[in-house]
Amino acid sequence: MEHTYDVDLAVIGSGPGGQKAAIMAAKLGKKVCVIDSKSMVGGVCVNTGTIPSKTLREAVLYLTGMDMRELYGASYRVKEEITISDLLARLQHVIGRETEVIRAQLQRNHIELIPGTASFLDPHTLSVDLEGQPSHRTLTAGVIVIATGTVPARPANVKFDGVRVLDSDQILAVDEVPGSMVVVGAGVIGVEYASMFAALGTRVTLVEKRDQMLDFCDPEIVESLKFHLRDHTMSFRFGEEVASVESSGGGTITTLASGKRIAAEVVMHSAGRQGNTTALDLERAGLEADKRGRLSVNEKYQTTVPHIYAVGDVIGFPALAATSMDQGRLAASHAFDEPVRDLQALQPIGIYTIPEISYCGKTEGELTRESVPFEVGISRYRELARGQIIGDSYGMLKLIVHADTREILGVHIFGTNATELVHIGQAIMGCGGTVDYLVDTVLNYPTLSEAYKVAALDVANKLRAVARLTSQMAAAEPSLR
Ligand SMILES: Cc1cc2nc3c(=O)[nH]c(=O)nc-3n(C[C@H](O)[C@H](O)[C@H](O)COP(=O)(O)OP(=O)(O)OC[C@H]3O[C@@H](n4cnc5c(N)ncnc54)[C@H](O)[C@@H]3O)c2cc1C
Ligand SMILES: NC(=O)c1ccc[n+]([C@@H]2O[C@H](COP(=O)([O-])OP(=O)(O)OC[C@H]3O[C@@H](n4cnc5c(N)ncnc54)[C@H](O)[C@@H]3O)[C@@H](O)[C@H]2O)c1
Repeated sequence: MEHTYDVDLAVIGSGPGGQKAAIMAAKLGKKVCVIDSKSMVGGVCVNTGTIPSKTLREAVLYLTGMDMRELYGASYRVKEEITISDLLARLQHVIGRETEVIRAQLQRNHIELIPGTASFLDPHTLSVDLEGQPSHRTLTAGVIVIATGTVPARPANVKFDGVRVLDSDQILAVDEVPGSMVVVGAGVIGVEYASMFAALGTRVTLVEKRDQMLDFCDPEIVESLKFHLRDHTMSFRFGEEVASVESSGGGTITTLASGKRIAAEVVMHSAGRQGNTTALDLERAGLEADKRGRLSVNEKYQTTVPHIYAVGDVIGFPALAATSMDQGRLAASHAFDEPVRDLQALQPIGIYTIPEISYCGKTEGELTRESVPFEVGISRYRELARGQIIGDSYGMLKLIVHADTREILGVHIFGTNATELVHIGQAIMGCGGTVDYLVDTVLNYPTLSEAYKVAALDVANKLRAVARLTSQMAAAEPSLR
């Protein structure tokens, strides 16, 4: 017997994963609703995470005049005293516009946006705690997508007060640009915010329990970033765990397990996030989250209850906005029998530090461990005409190429536009392209894309040198033939 549900698909959470699941289902002619709190339309992505942090970064770059200092001198500033309201003005504008775009997209696809918090009553029934009303709404759905994202981890030894000791969702609520700051956790969030505050002139101490930061990136590029951050008076405390964080009206004290104590005006705690599943009453749906609040799914994004899918940060790695969107689209397609292809395995990583980092493919370390023979080509922005024009003398692009097949295996970029430029390498790699494609291709001049050509020629020169010497040696020593 066919069941009749109030909606074909109910999506819990309006972040990137939830939005795309909802729109895909609506495009397939399904009746869809999305549930989220009014103040969180667009999710963590638009309201507290990706978009605010990236907008803050642009505001910092513009107002500090940092990008222009190589051209106009070290004292160049657009504004002498940068206040939090200078920074927040741009933020509110972008968040407001982004939220409007999302609301309009949902509306024109006839998706109902229900303001409130959802929890399960049974595997097909949700209760929505309606915002601003004392009532609940109960609704049934044939398919449910959980896209509830994450919340910052808040360990008990850190006394969060929302004023001086903040998590990364609260950091934009500081009332002034702090003179000094401790950032706990050198994950992507910690390093991005640390670099922005350092650029604003805050004396930042970055504390990380591992011996290194961003250890998944190319070590040479991480070294370049550290050099820049030190130049902005940032100090690093690697291999140090935080034992406690306390605050008073006057400031904060961060005590490390090694016994060191660091005083600062503000502490931002960014040591991981956990799945936002506590309000869902998962057990009523027959589901269970792991100890970090995350749900496990199969390759079609189905939980252990097949008509309940989970996408986005709530399922863990890689926890990125772009991946979450595609997971949502794929989950809805699977649920409503729309044939789709799996995602390409090759995905870029973009880290919006100042300066920014981006890469795609393998690192030298990984390839060495896999015993893959490779050659490396490097291009430095300071040798590109565009690098001179924009005043970026530190940027670099590294191309890693298979020494025998000449396929491009990795591209690693540091400097202006790295997060955009990486897609050129990604596209060539995705099509199985070799370094010769770049050697034989004419690129616009003067551009930063030219870095690809320069690095490709560098690789080609090195490979030619090896080939020549090998054949000379073979000619001189017949036994090598
Ligand atoms: C500071 C920061 C910077 C980031 N920068 C980047 C970046 O530069 N690039 C990038 O790709 N990614 C970045 N990310 C990660 C990116 O924001 C996430 O990958 C993305 O937002 C995850 O999307 P999602 O679909 O899981 O939902 P989220 O955006 O996490 O949103 C989840 C939504 O679910 C809602 N919700 C939760 N529980 C319920 C409930 N019971 N009922 C109703 N609604 C509920 C919440 O209110 C929220 O709106 C960043 C994250 C942070 C924190
Ligand atoms: N540009 C981007 O793509 C971007 C930007 C920001 C966030 N994100 C996403 O958000 C996710 C969460 O980021 P995150 O930085 O919060 O998490 P994370 O888990 O990657 O980093 C947390 C860091 O804190 C350290 N740490 C934990 N406890 C500590 C302690 N007591 N003392 C000192 N250090 C400690 C950990 O070793 C780790 O390096 C990332 O995985 C990423 O996918 C992406």
